Amino acid sequence: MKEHIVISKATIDRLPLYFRTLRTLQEEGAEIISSEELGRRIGVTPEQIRKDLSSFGEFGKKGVGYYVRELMRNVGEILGLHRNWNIAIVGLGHLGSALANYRNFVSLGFNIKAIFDVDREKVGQHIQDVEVYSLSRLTEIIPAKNIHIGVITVPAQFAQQVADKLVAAGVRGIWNFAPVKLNVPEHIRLISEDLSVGLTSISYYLSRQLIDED
Ligand SMILES: NC(=O)c1ccc[n+]([C@@H]2O[C@H](COP(=O)([O-])OP(=O)(O)OC[C@H]3O[C@@H](n4cnc5c(N)ncnc54)[C@H](O)[C@@H]3O)[C@@H](O)[C@H]2O)c1
Repeated sequence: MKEHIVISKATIDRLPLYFRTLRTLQEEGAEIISSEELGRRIGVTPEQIRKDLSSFGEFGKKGVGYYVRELMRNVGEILGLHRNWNIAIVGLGHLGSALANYRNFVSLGFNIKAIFDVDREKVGQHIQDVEVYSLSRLTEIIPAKNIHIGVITVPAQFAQQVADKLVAAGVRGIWNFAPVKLNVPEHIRLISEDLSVGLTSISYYLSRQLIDED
């Protein structure tokens, strides 16, 4: 793999799509795929695929295409998916439960190792064999279970204090679903999701259409 190259965020954002598509292809039994077909499946041009992948090294064979299994392994390694990350979910409500029950994370190499909540009724329960601990045990459990990534699914007003606890306990990444801007030290990789952005965007385009039809 080439070292010290700055990869654009757009390329990095496309890699999970490549990985998912290659995995589907592998499950379908495909051994080789042309960049045209791969591009059609992902929804990008073959030139874009060649450009994206060329940032990381030489993949594929001219006139033949890409070897599915090999490319999937390479893209997986670029994404760090071969490392098996341990994750913890904080807040076992509607969203936290949905994420805790979502099995696809495991197949990507993300292992949910602990769940935390403040609700006494939930503490001690198991979700798919993963124990729910009291939030008061977070500082002890995160290092003990070698947890790298914390997922925040608590109400917005508690999200910053949960983030601070996760950082102090030693996580290196935070996946935040609470609708609030979190402050974390620079060495922490923070990704915040907002599902309402997608819906609001649809609303915007639908309203435009309705205005045009009026
Ligand atoms: N990003 C999105 O698109 C999206 C979508 C849905 C919900 N959300 C957000 O996710 C969060 C959870 O939503 P929900 O619908 O699952 O809420 P919920 O009320 O169903 O669940 C919240 C859970 O957090 C627990 N909790 C409260 N304070 C806590 C703390 N300090 N530490 C640990 N656990 C604590 C509660 O006991 C409860 O189990 C909210 O911030 C919500 O706005 C985001």
